[in-house]
Amino acid sequence: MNEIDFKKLLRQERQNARSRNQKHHFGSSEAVMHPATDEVNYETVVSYEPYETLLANQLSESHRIHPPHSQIDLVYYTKNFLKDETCNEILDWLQTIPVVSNQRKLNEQEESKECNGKWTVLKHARRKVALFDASIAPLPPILSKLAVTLKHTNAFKETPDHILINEYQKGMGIMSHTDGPAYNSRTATISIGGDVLFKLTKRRDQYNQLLLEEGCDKCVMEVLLHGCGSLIVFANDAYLNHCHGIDETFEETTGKVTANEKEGILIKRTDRISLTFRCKK
Ligand SMILES: O=C(O)CCC(=O)C(=O)O
Ligand SMILES: [Fe+2]
Repeated sequence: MNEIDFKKLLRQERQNARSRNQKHHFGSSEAVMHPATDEVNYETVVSYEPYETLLANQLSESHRIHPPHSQIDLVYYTKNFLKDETCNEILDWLQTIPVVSNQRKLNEQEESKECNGKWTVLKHARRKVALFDASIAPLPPILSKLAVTLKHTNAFKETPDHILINEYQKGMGIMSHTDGPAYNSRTATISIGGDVLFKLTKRRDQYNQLLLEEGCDKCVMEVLLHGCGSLIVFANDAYLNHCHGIDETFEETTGKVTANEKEGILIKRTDRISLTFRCKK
């Protein structure tokens, strides 16, 4: 899979998605998702104190990473971003998100509204996603706090207003894609659960030609995303001229282009949650 706009990716993956209650696989195996409700009512509070993070100072040049012998403008990574207690708070809250129940046929606008703030199972990709768009409904307090924290720590200039939560079961991934032109060219992702390799490849244009140098179809940079509440931020060239994705595999090994760890580390996949923050244009 080459270049694919993230919105198209979601639409494609969501095409045949149907709501269904899922057993939640973090915490108790008996925990069942809350039944779908028509309305999601979140408190309308506009300002929150940021979370206290493990980041000693603000995100800065010292957190910048690039593969050996080359530069990609711009990727930041910090393994220790969220405290365990914050990760646990997020995991507990995730179990309270309702599941979408779109039995009737909806147009795109209705569907965005209907799905906002609810779990949707992407049938083709099998993973579960929940989208929170502040232009549709106020963000839940926990996400507002995280969004404020990201601004506070310099990950964004503005407070992000669009959050996508992906829930991956062991072995699942996300096909290589770009996050698309609907957002400012900056993405921040917090990871909780298992570790994965996040892979960046050079983008192709609509004629399937490499946009930049020749011979760069392969992965140009990998980042080991630790599931202990780590944070990756990518922007500019990394956002605009590269695709990113996560392989569908049960295990993988860090390689020569892994930017934040040495080569040869075996990663055995387990369940993982990611929270991806962006600013809508
Ligand atoms: O799960 C991840 O780390 C990546 C998610 C992602 O690329 C996206 O939501 O656009
Ligand atoms: Fe993405």
